[in-house]
Amino acid sequence: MSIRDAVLANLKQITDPVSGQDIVSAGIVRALNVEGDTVRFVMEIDPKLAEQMEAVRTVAERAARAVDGVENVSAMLTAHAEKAPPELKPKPKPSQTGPQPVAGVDRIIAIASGKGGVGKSTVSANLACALAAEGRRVGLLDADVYGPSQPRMLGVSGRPASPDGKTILPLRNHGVTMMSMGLMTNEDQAVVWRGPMLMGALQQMMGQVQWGALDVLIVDLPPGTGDVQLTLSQKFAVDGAIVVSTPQDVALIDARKGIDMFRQLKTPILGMIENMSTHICSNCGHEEHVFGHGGVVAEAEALNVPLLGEIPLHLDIRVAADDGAPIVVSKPDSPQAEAFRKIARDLIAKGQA
Ligand SMILES: Nc1ncnc2c1ncn2[C@@H]1O[C@H](COP(=O)(O)OP(=O)(O)OP(=O)(O)O)[C@@H](O)[C@H]1O
Repeated sequence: MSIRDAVLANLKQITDPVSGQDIVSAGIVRALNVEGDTVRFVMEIDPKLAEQMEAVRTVAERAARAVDGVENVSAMLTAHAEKAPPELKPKPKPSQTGPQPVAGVDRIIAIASGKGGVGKSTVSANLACALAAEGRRVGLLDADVYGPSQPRMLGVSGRPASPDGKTILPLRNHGVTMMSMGLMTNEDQAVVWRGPMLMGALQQMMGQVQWGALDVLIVDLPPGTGDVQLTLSQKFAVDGAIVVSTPQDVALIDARKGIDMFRQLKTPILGMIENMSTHICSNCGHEEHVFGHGGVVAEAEALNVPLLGEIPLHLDIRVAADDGAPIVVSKPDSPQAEAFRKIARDLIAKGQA
Protein backbone atom coordinates (compact mmCIF):
# COMPACT_ATOMS: atom_id res chain seq x y z
CA MET A 1 0.00 0.00 0.00
CA SER A 2 1.41 3.44 -0.86
CA ILE A 3 1.97 5.97 1.93
CA ARG A 4 -0.82 8.06 0.48
CA ASP A 5 -3.29 5.15 0.63
CA ALA A 6 -2.18 4.23 4.14
CA VAL A 7 -2.64 7.83 5.30
CA LEU A 8 -6.09 7.96 3.70
CA ALA A 9 -7.02 4.66 5.36
CA ASN A 10 -6.04 6.06 8.77
CA LEU A 11 -7.89 9.32 8.15
CA LYS A 12 -10.98 7.35 7.24
CA GLN A 13 -11.06 6.06 10.81
CA ILE A 14 -11.80 9.59 12.05
CA THR A 15 -15.38 10.77 12.28
CA ASP A 16 -16.52 14.22 11.23
CA PRO A 17 -18.54 15.47 14.22
CA VAL A 18 -20.83 17.42 11.88
CA SER A 19 -21.88 14.88 9.26
CA GLY A 20 -21.13 11.70 11.21
CA GLN A 21 -19.26 10.38 8.15
CA ASP A 22 -15.52 9.77 8.17
CA ILE A 23 -13.53 12.93 7.39
CA VAL A 24 -12.37 11.64 3.99
CA SER A 25 -15.84 10.67 2.73
CA ALA A 26 -17.24 13.93 4.13
CA GLY A 27 -14.89 15.77 1.76
CA ILE A 28 -13.04 17.51 4.58
CA VAL A 29 -9.60 16.16 3.71
CA ARG A 30 -8.33 17.93 0.60
CA ALA A 31 -5.12 18.33 -1.36
CA LEU A 32 -3.35 15.40 0.28
CA ASN A 33 0.25 15.59 -0.80
CA VAL A 34 3.03 13.12 0.03
CA GLU A 35 6.63 14.15 -0.55
CA GLY A 36 9.18 11.69 0.77
CA ASP A 37 8.41 11.34 4.47
CA THR A 38 6.35 14.52 4.61
CA VAL A 39 2.57 14.49 4.38
CA ARG A 40 0.53 17.65 3.90
CA PHE A 41 -3.18 18.11 3.58
CA VAL A 42 -5.82 20.69 4.25
CA MET A 43 -9.11 20.20 6.05
CA GLU A 44 -11.88 22.23 4.56
CA ILE A 45 -14.30 23.22 7.28
CA ASP A 46 -17.03 25.64 8.18
CA PRO A 47 -15.06 28.55 9.70
CA LYS A 48 -17.64 28.82 12.50
CA LEU A 49 -16.53 25.39 13.69
CA ALA A 50 -12.82 26.19 13.67
CA GLU A 51 -12.39 25.61 17.38
CA GLN A 52 -14.16 22.26 17.42
CA MET A 53 -12.38 21.13 14.26
CA GLU A 54 -8.96 22.03 15.64
CA ALA A 55 -9.28 18.95 17.87
CA VAL A 56 -10.12 16.83 14.83
CA ARG A 57 -7.14 18.30 13.00
CA THR A 58 -4.83 17.25 15.82
CA VAL A 59 -6.21 13.71 15.75
CA ALA A 60 -5.86 13.63 11.95
CA GLU A 61 -2.24 14.73 12.12
CA ARG A 62 -1.51 12.04 14.65
CA ALA A 63 -3.27 9.42 12.49
CA ALA A 64 -1.21 10.41 9.46
CA ARG A 65 2.02 10.34 11.46
CA ALA A 66 1.23 6.80 12.62
CA VAL A 67 1.84 5.53 9.09
CA ASP A 68 5.18 3.79 8.57
CA GLY A 69 7.56 6.01 6.62
CA VAL A 70 5.87 9.27 7.64
CA GLU A 71 7.96 11.66 9.72
CA ASN A 72 6.37 15.07 9.24
CA VAL A 73 2.72 15.93 8.93
CA SER A 74 1.12 19.27 8.34
CA ALA A 75 -2.65 19.64 8.30
CA MET A 76 -4.17 23.08 7.82
CA LEU A 77 -7.75 24.10 8.46
CA THR A 78 -9.24 26.10 5.63
CA ALA A 79 -12.64 27.70 5.38
CA HIS A 80 -14.83 26.14 2.74
CA ALA A 81 -16.37 28.39 0.13
CA GLU A 82 -19.24 30.22 1.70
CA LYS A 83 -22.55 30.82 -0.03
CA ALA A 84 -22.82 32.04 -3.59
CA PRO A 85 -19.58 33.69 -4.56
CA PRO A 86 -19.96 37.48 -4.63
CA GLU A 87 -17.63 37.53 -7.62
CA LEU A 88 -20.50 36.65 -9.93
CA LYS A 89 -21.69 40.21 -9.70
CA PRO A 90 -18.54 42.24 -9.37
CA LYS A 91 -19.18 45.86 -8.52
CA PRO A 92 -16.96 48.27 -10.40
CA LYS A 93 -14.66 50.05 -7.97
CA PRO A 94 -13.71 53.71 -8.09
CA SER A 95 -10.77 54.24 -10.40
CA GLN A 96 -8.10 54.73 -7.71
CA THR A 97 -8.68 51.15 -6.54
CA GLY A 98 -8.84 49.80 -10.10
CA PRO A 99 -6.33 47.31 -11.50
CA GLN A 100 -2.75 48.45 -10.92
CA PRO A 101 0.43 47.29 -12.64
CA VAL A 102 3.10 45.56 -10.57
CA ALA A 103 6.38 47.49 -10.53
CA GLY A 104 8.89 46.01 -12.97
CA VAL A 105 6.43 43.48 -14.39
CA ASP A 106 5.50 44.00 -18.06
CA ARG A 107 2.67 41.48 -18.29
CA ILE A 108 0.58 39.37 -15.96
CA ILE A 109 -0.95 36.14 -17.23
CA ALA A 110 -3.36 34.21 -15.01
CA ILE A 111 -3.61 30.45 -15.45
CA ALA A 112 -7.00 29.25 -14.31
CA SER A 113 -9.14 26.14 -14.31
CA GLY A 114 -12.74 25.58 -13.36
CA LYS A 115 -12.00 22.28 -11.69
CA GLY A 116 -9.10 21.05 -9.57
CA GLY A 117 -6.69 18.42 -10.77
CA VAL A 118 -6.91 19.20 -14.48
CA GLY A 119 -3.21 20.09 -14.65
CA LYS A 120 -3.27 23.86 -14.22
CA SER A 121 -0.11 23.86 -12.09
CA THR A 122 1.67 21.49 -14.48
CA VAL A 123 0.80 23.77 -17.38
CA SER A 124 1.89 26.88 -15.42
CA ALA A 125 5.26 25.36 -14.49
CA ASN A 126 5.98 24.11 -18.00
CA LEU A 127 4.86 27.30 -19.64
CA ALA A 128 7.01 29.36 -17.27
CA CYS A 129 10.09 27.20 -17.97
CA ALA A 130 9.37 27.16 -21.72
CA LEU A 131 9.11 30.96 -21.81
CA ALA A 132 12.35 31.22 -19.81
CA ALA A 133 14.03 28.86 -22.29
CA GLU A 134 12.97 31.26 -25.05
CA GLY A 135 14.84 34.00 -23.22
CA ARG A 136 11.92 35.69 -21.50
CA ARG A 137 12.31 36.97 -17.94
CA VAL A 138 9.64 34.97 -16.18
CA GLY A 139 8.08 35.01 -12.74
CA LEU A 140 5.70 32.39 -11.42
CA LEU A 141 3.39 33.08 -8.50
CA ASP A 142 1.75 30.02 -7.02
CA ALA A 143 -1.48 31.52 -5.69
CA ASP A 144 -3.03 28.13 -4.97
CA VAL A 145 -3.05 28.27 -1.18
CA TYR A 146 -5.12 25.13 -0.89
CA GLY A 147 -2.68 22.96 -2.77
CA PRO A 148 0.55 24.82 -3.48
CA SER A 149 2.49 22.66 -5.89
CA GLN A 150 4.99 24.93 -7.62
CA PRO A 151 7.80 24.49 -5.05
CA ARG A 152 7.71 20.74 -5.75
CA MET A 153 7.27 21.11 -9.49
CA LEU A 154 10.14 23.57 -9.81
CA GLY A 155 12.29 21.69 -7.31
CA VAL A 156 12.71 24.48 -4.77
CA SER A 157 12.27 24.29 -1.03
CA GLY A 158 12.83 26.31 2.08
CA ARG A 159 11.18 29.45 3.30
CA PRO A 160 11.80 32.61 1.32
CA ALA A 161 13.97 35.17 3.08
CA SER A 162 12.98 38.68 4.06
CA PRO A 163 16.16 40.52 5.00
CA ASP A 164 14.39 43.77 5.87
CA GLY A 165 11.15 42.31 7.19
CA LYS A 166 9.23 44.16 4.46
CA THR A 167 10.20 42.77 1.10
CA ILE A 168 10.26 39.06 0.33
CA LEU A 169 13.02 37.48 -1.74
CA PRO A 170 11.60 34.97 -4.20
CA LEU A 171 13.21 31.64 -5.06
CA ARG A 172 14.64 30.78 -8.45
CA ASN A 173 15.12 27.63 -10.52
CA HIS A 174 15.14 26.65 -14.21
CA GLY A 175 15.36 30.34 -15.12
CA VAL A 176 12.08 31.11 -13.37
CA THR A 177 11.65 33.43 -10.39
CA MET A 178 9.10 31.76 -8.15
CA MET A 179 7.09 32.52 -5.08
CA SER A 180 4.39 30.41 -3.52
CA MET A 181 1.79 31.52 -1.03
CA GLY A 182 2.17 28.04 0.44
CA LEU A 183 5.76 28.85 1.43
CA MET A 184 4.60 31.67 3.68
CA THR A 185 2.42 29.57 5.96
CA ASN A 186 3.96 28.12 9.05
CA GLU A 187 3.73 24.36 8.71
CA ASP A 188 2.94 23.85 12.37
CA GLN A 189 0.22 26.43 12.40
CA ALA A 190 -3.40 25.76 11.50
CA VAL A 191 -4.49 28.44 9.07
CA VAL A 192 -8.06 29.18 8.22
CA TRP A 193 -7.92 31.13 5.00
CA ARG A 194 -10.84 33.48 4.90
CA GLY A 195 -11.60 35.76 2.00
CA PRO A 196 -9.97 38.93 3.37
CA MET A 197 -6.85 37.01 4.42
CA LEU A 198 -6.51 35.53 0.97
CA MET A 199 -6.83 38.94 -0.59
CA GLY A 200 -4.25 40.41 1.78
CA ALA A 201 -1.85 37.55 1.10
CA LEU A 202 -2.23 37.92 -2.65
CA GLN A 203 -1.59 41.64 -2.49
CA GLN A 204 1.47 41.00 -0.37
CA MET A 205 2.77 38.48 -2.91
CA MET A 206 2.28 40.85 -5.81
CA GLY A 207 3.55 43.98 -4.08
CA GLN A 208 6.18 42.88 -1.58
CA VAL A 209 7.96 40.10 -3.44
CA GLN A 210 11.05 41.42 -5.20
CA TRP A 211 10.17 40.11 -8.63
CA GLY A 212 12.79 42.21 -10.36
CA ALA A 213 12.30 43.16 -14.00
CA LEU A 214 10.02 40.59 -15.63
CA ASP A 215 8.64 40.25 -19.14
CA VAL A 216 5.84 38.14 -17.78
CA LEU A 217 4.49 37.07 -14.42
CA ILE A 218 2.45 33.88 -14.56
CA VAL A 219 -0.06 33.45 -11.76
CA ASP A 220 -1.10 29.87 -11.03
CA LEU A 221 -4.57 30.41 -9.55
CA PRO A 222 -6.50 28.06 -7.29
CA PRO A 223 -9.19 26.10 -9.13
CA GLY A 224 -12.63 27.64 -9.47
CA THR A 225 -13.96 31.14 -9.34
CA GLY A 226 -13.24 32.53 -5.89
CA ASP A 227 -11.71 35.37 -3.91
CA VAL A 228 -8.20 34.98 -5.31
CA GLN A 229 -9.38 35.21 -8.93
CA LEU A 230 -11.54 38.19 -8.10
CA THR A 231 -8.85 40.06 -6.21
CA LEU A 232 -6.23 39.40 -8.84
CA SER A 233 -8.38 40.76 -11.67
CA GLN A 234 -9.75 43.68 -9.70
CA LYS A 235 -6.53 44.86 -8.07
CA PHE A 236 -3.92 44.07 -10.69
CA ALA A 237 -3.66 44.78 -14.37
CA VAL A 238 -3.98 41.22 -15.64
CA ASP A 239 -3.18 41.16 -19.34
CA GLY A 240 -4.83 37.85 -20.01
CA ALA A 241 -6.14 34.59 -18.64
CA ILE A 242 -5.52 31.09 -19.91
CA VAL A 243 -8.06 28.46 -18.92
CA VAL A 244 -6.87 24.87 -18.66
CA SER A 245 -9.35 22.02 -19.00
CA THR A 246 -9.46 18.33 -19.71
CA PRO A 247 -11.82 17.30 -22.51
CA GLN A 248 -14.37 15.84 -20.07
CA ASP A 249 -17.80 17.46 -19.93
CA VAL A 250 -17.62 18.04 -16.17
CA ALA A 251 -14.34 19.90 -16.48
CA LEU A 252 -15.63 21.86 -19.44
CA ILE A 253 -18.74 23.04 -17.63
CA ASP A 254 -16.52 24.47 -14.90
CA ALA A 255 -14.08 25.91 -17.43
CA ARG A 256 -17.00 27.78 -19.01
CA LYS A 257 -17.81 29.32 -15.59
CA GLY A 258 -14.19 30.46 -15.34
CA ILE A 259 -14.33 32.07 -18.76
CA ASP A 260 -17.62 33.79 -17.88
CA MET A 261 -16.03 35.16 -14.73
CA PHE A 262 -13.03 36.61 -16.56
CA ARG A 263 -15.36 38.13 -19.13
CA GLN A 264 -17.36 39.82 -16.41
CA LEU A 265 -14.15 41.08 -14.85
CA LYS A 266 -13.08 42.37 -18.27
CA THR A 267 -9.91 40.27 -18.19
CA PRO A 268 -8.96 39.33 -21.76
CA ILE A 269 -8.99 35.58 -22.39
CA LEU A 270 -5.86 34.51 -24.22
CA GLY A 271 -7.26 31.06 -24.86
CA MET A 272 -7.85 27.55 -23.59
CA ILE A 273 -5.43 24.66 -23.27
CA GLU A 274 -6.65 21.08 -23.49
CA ASN A 275 -4.66 19.01 -21.03
CA MET A 276 -4.65 15.21 -20.84
CA SER A 277 -5.82 15.39 -24.41
CA THR A 278 -4.71 11.93 -25.51
CA HIS A 279 -2.96 9.30 -23.48
CA ILE A 280 0.29 8.16 -25.03
CA CYS A 281 1.52 4.84 -23.61
CA SER A 282 5.10 5.28 -22.42
CA ASN A 283 5.88 1.67 -23.48
CA CYS A 284 4.35 1.26 -26.90
CA GLY A 285 3.36 4.79 -27.92
CA HIS A 286 -0.28 3.72 -28.40
CA GLU A 287 -2.69 6.67 -28.21
CA GLU A 288 -5.94 6.57 -26.31
CA HIS A 289 -8.52 9.24 -25.50
CA VAL A 290 -8.98 8.66 -21.77
CA PHE A 291 -11.10 11.75 -21.14
CA GLY A 292 -12.58 11.94 -24.62
CA HIS A 293 -11.05 14.05 -27.32
CA GLY A 294 -11.76 17.36 -28.95
CA GLY A 295 -14.01 18.59 -26.13
CA VAL A 296 -11.93 21.69 -25.52
CA VAL A 297 -11.58 22.48 -29.24
CA ALA A 298 -15.35 22.46 -29.58
CA GLU A 299 -15.83 24.44 -26.38
CA ALA A 300 -13.23 27.03 -27.37
CA GLU A 301 -14.98 27.45 -30.69
CA ALA A 302 -18.39 27.77 -29.04
CA LEU A 303 -17.03 30.36 -26.60
CA ASN A 304 -15.13 32.13 -29.33
CA VAL A 305 -11.74 31.88 -27.61
CA PRO A 306 -8.54 30.52 -29.19
CA LEU A 307 -7.36 26.98 -28.47
CA LEU A 308 -3.71 27.49 -27.57
CA GLY A 309 -2.69 23.85 -27.62
CA GLU A 310 -3.34 20.26 -26.66
CA ILE A 311 -1.11 18.55 -24.11
CA PRO A 312 -1.03 14.75 -24.08
CA LEU A 313 -1.49 12.69 -20.91
CA HIS A 314 1.93 11.14 -20.57
CA LEU A 315 3.67 9.49 -17.64
CA ASP A 316 6.84 11.51 -18.25
CA ILE A 317 4.95 14.77 -17.64
CA ARG A 318 3.81 13.57 -14.22
CA VAL A 319 7.17 12.09 -13.25
CA ALA A 320 9.02 15.24 -14.34
CA ALA A 321 6.64 17.41 -12.31
CA ASP A 322 7.10 15.25 -9.22
CA ASP A 323 10.87 15.29 -9.62
CA GLY A 324 11.15 19.07 -9.62
CA ALA A 325 12.19 19.57 -13.25
CA PRO A 326 9.20 20.09 -15.57
CA ILE A 327 9.30 18.11 -18.81
CA VAL A 328 10.32 21.16 -20.86
CA VAL A 329 13.50 21.21 -18.72
CA SER A 330 14.11 17.50 -18.17
CA LYS A 331 13.25 16.29 -21.70
CA PRO A 332 13.14 19.44 -23.80
CA ASP A 333 13.21 17.58 -27.11
CA SER A 334 10.36 15.18 -26.36
CA PRO A 335 7.05 15.64 -28.21
CA GLN A 336 5.40 16.24 -24.80
CA ALA A 337 7.74 19.16 -24.08
CA GLU A 338 7.27 20.45 -27.61
CA ALA A 339 3.52 20.76 -26.98
CA PHE A 340 4.27 23.26 -24.18
CA ARG A 341 7.11 24.97 -26.03
CA LYS A 342 4.92 25.63 -29.04
CA ILE A 343 2.33 27.36 -26.84
CA ALA A 344 5.11 29.48 -25.31
CA ARG A 345 6.53 30.45 -28.72
CA ASP A 346 3.07 31.32 -30.05
CA LEU A 347 2.35 33.54 -27.02
CA ILE A 348 5.64 35.37 -27.56
CA ALA A 349 4.94 35.73 -31.30
CA LYS A 350 1.56 37.30 -30.49
CA GLY A 351 3.22 39.69 -28.03
CA GLN A 352 1.28 38.13 -25.17
CA ALA A 353 4.21 36.76 -23.17
N1 LIG B 1 -0.50 16.06 -19.23
C1 LIG B 1 -0.27 15.34 -18.14
N2 LIG B 1 0.23 14.08 -18.21
C2 LIG B 1 0.45 13.36 -17.09
N3 LIG B 1 0.21 13.78 -15.85
C3 LIG B 1 -0.29 15.03 -15.72
C4 LIG B 1 -0.55 15.87 -16.84
N4 LIG B 1 -1.02 17.06 -16.39
C5 LIG B 1 -1.06 16.95 -15.04
N5 LIG B 1 -0.63 15.75 -14.64
C6 LIG B 1 -0.55 15.25 -13.26
O1 LIG B 1 -1.85 15.35 -12.71
C7 LIG B 1 -1.79 15.74 -11.35
C8 LIG B 1 -2.61 17.02 -11.16
O2 LIG B 1 -1.97 18.05 -11.89
P1 LIG B 1 -1.84 19.53 -11.33
O3 LIG B 1 -1.40 19.52 -9.91
O4 LIG B 1 -1.04 20.28 -12.31
O5 LIG B 1 -3.35 19.96 -11.40
P2 LIG B 1 -4.08 21.28 -10.91
O6 LIG B 1 -5.15 21.56 -11.89
O7 LIG B 1 -3.08 22.34 -10.66
O8 LIG B 1 -4.68 20.78 -9.57
P3 LIG B 1 -5.11 21.62 -8.27
O9 LIG B 1 -5.44 22.99 -8.72
O10 LIG B 1 -6.26 20.85 -7.75
O11 LIG B 1 -3.90 21.59 -7.38
C9 LIG B 1 -0.31 15.91 -11.04
O12 LIG B 1 0.14 14.71 -10.44
C10 LIG B 1 0.34 16.10 -12.38
O13 LIG B 1 1.68 15.65 -12.42
